Amino acid sequence: MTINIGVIGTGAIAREHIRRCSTVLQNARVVALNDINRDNCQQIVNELTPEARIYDNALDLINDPLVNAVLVTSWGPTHEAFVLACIEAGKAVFCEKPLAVTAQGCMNIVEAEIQAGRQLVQVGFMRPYDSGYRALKAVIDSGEIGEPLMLHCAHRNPEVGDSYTTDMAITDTLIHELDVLRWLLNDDYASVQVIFPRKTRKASSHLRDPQIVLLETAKGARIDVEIFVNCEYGYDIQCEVVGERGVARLPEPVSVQTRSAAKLSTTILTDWKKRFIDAYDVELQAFINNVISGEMTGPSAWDGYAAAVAADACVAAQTSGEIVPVKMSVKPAFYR
Ligand SMILES: NC(=O)c1ccc[n+]([C@@H]2O[C@H](COP(=O)([O-])OP(=O)(O)OC[C@H]3O[C@@H](n4cnc5c(N)ncnc54)[C@H](O)[C@@H]3O)[C@@H](O)[C@H]2O)c1
Ligand SMILES: O[C@H]1[C@H](O)[C@@H](O)[C@H](O)[C@@H](O)[C@H]1O
Repeated sequence: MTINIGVIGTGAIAREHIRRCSTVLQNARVVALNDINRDNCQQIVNELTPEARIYDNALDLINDPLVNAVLVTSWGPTHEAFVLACIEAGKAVFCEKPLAVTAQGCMNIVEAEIQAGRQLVQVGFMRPYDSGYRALKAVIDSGEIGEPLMLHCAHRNPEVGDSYTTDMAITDTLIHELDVLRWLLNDDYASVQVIFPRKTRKASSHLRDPQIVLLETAKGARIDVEIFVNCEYGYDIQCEVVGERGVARLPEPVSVQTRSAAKLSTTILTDWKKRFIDAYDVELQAFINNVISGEMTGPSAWDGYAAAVAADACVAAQTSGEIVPVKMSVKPAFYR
């Protein structure tokens, strides 16, 4: 069986996902494209999917019976409306993070999905599909290091554009940790705080960079996450879990060690597309398989909501400087 996929928003990540649908993954083909900038679609047709049809209206794409499933890869603020339209049309939808830009927006999706009576949404949180994070979780779950007490994490980008704002450090960047750390610890967040170290001279005038986010979980674990999006040297994701009996670290990406010119060195990646390239393949293949089997697995609308509630609290904490409680609704039985 081949799933016919429609893609809304044909920018950087869409191009990656369309390439993987065409050349790496099984049982899927991209048949429909929509973007507010039609030229972006045309470029994809010229370079990757000659047979895909371009739609001027996203709702026409969603409602076309030819389209079995939808990828929403447009800008974050547009996600909620497109995902709701997919649920209304009864179509499975893979939505890039964030599911919606506010917790209320995510809750609207959760409620629509429950109303529809079946899970249709997978959120594009790829880290739970990463072999490194999976290996780290296996060590934690084995009990080898005892109960997790503290986590030290870092999310570093080499640089960001001028349109990147202080709150995006949370909603666009930390959101990955907010998802993956809940999954890793099987825990939820209780409170958050954000502190601002000395600012790098590389950041634009309106951006506070770096930032340190302090999270406390419901079970009492303490997490610090450094967000540093103009670190210059590379795309670097770190996660160390300190348990009662030992410490476990996220493995570094495979890189050949060289000895040359009186130096021992390994390369650090600089591009997010490469750091999680295998995880993106696995998450999207899982989505395609889920569409075929009719049963959604992986990051759900509820996971999108949980990350968004914590993100809202972090954004409030950026302004207030206070410790802000994370107040989640009770998880509906639908998502158990
Ligand atoms: N999972 C990840 O690691 C990861 C990585 C990169 C981006 N993302 C997410 O993917 C989404 C897209 O990011 P990107 O880097 O590809 O951005 P981008 O700017 O390269 O592409 C976004 C595209 O969406 C189009 N668009 C905007 N509004 C639209 C609308 N109303 N209807 C149709 N098309 C519309 C734009 O014209 C653009 O072509 C964001 O939500 C981002 O957070 C996720
Ligand atoms: O949209 C990107 C993407 O999600 C990357 O994984 C993250 O490292 C960046 O900070 C973010 O801007």
